Amino acid sequence: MVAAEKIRFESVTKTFSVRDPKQKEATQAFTAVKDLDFSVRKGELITIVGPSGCGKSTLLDMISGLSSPTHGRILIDGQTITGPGLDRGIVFQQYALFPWKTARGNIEFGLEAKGIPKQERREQVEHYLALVGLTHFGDRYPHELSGGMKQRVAIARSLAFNPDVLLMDEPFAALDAQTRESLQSELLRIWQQTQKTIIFITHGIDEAVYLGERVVVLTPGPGMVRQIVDIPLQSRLEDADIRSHPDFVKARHEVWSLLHEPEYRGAYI
Ligand SMILES: Nc1ncnc2c1ncn2[C@@H]1O[C@H](COP(=O)(O)OP(=O)(O)OP(=O)(O)O)[C@@H](O)[C@H]1O
Repeated sequence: MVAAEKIRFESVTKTFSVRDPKQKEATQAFTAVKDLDFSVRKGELITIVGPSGCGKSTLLDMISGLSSPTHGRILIDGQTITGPGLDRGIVFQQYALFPWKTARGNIEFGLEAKGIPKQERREQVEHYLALVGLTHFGDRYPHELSGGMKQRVAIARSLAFNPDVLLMDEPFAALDAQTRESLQSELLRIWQQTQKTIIFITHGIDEAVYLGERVVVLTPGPGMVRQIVDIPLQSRLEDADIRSHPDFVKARHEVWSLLHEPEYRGAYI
């Protein structure tokens, strides 16, 4: 059975008004992303890669509802997005935790805002702390946690809102390679448990292939869909060295080759 469509991009274009370097006080239109047309299935984990400046964050801003397309539209469950909503959670590269709240307090914050009663809130906080493996660190403040732990709190906090869609903007980019790999597998485990629809933006080809059921490869700016690559890997979590598996190597090479085509020359990937 084919899963239902969750998110649809219909001819999505975003232009910004920028200063015209040739004419003082004049502006010109700058196209950040152009004619994006693709869908994300319900419960899918899809990754988006592309060179620096190709419009990945712009795209995420539009899905989150913080900005809107100049042309086209984005639909969730068939409804056009018109602004932010609790159905979408965001995890950024920087942890964005409240420094004056403990890990527990950070996770609880969203639940409080939703008006969930105290006892239920406590239970949910413990559930999400356990989900990200931080049961014993709930009383620590952000400055007492490692980078990886802070990011796990940020993920738990987003999940505590129970959004349908989790938007992740290079969430592991600031972490060392080993922590990044362990959080990647943790994210897969969480995704399998929660069945969320996840859009994950990354610069990393390995990360895109390891996490994504499909990888959307964008062109250098203006960002357009160059290709959507299927990643038919079955045993990401069971095989500790999946990155050495011939299927992984093949998929990685396919994405790498697209990002090294002549039109990407000079782009920072
Ligand atoms: N508010 C804005 N006004 C003008 N131009 C903008 C604005 N926001 C983004 N841009 C431009 O749009 C393009 C896409 O930016 P965006 O941040 O989406 O790229 P990105 O792919 O996320 O980059 P990176 O991988 O480096 O984070 C860039 O050229 C950027 O300068």
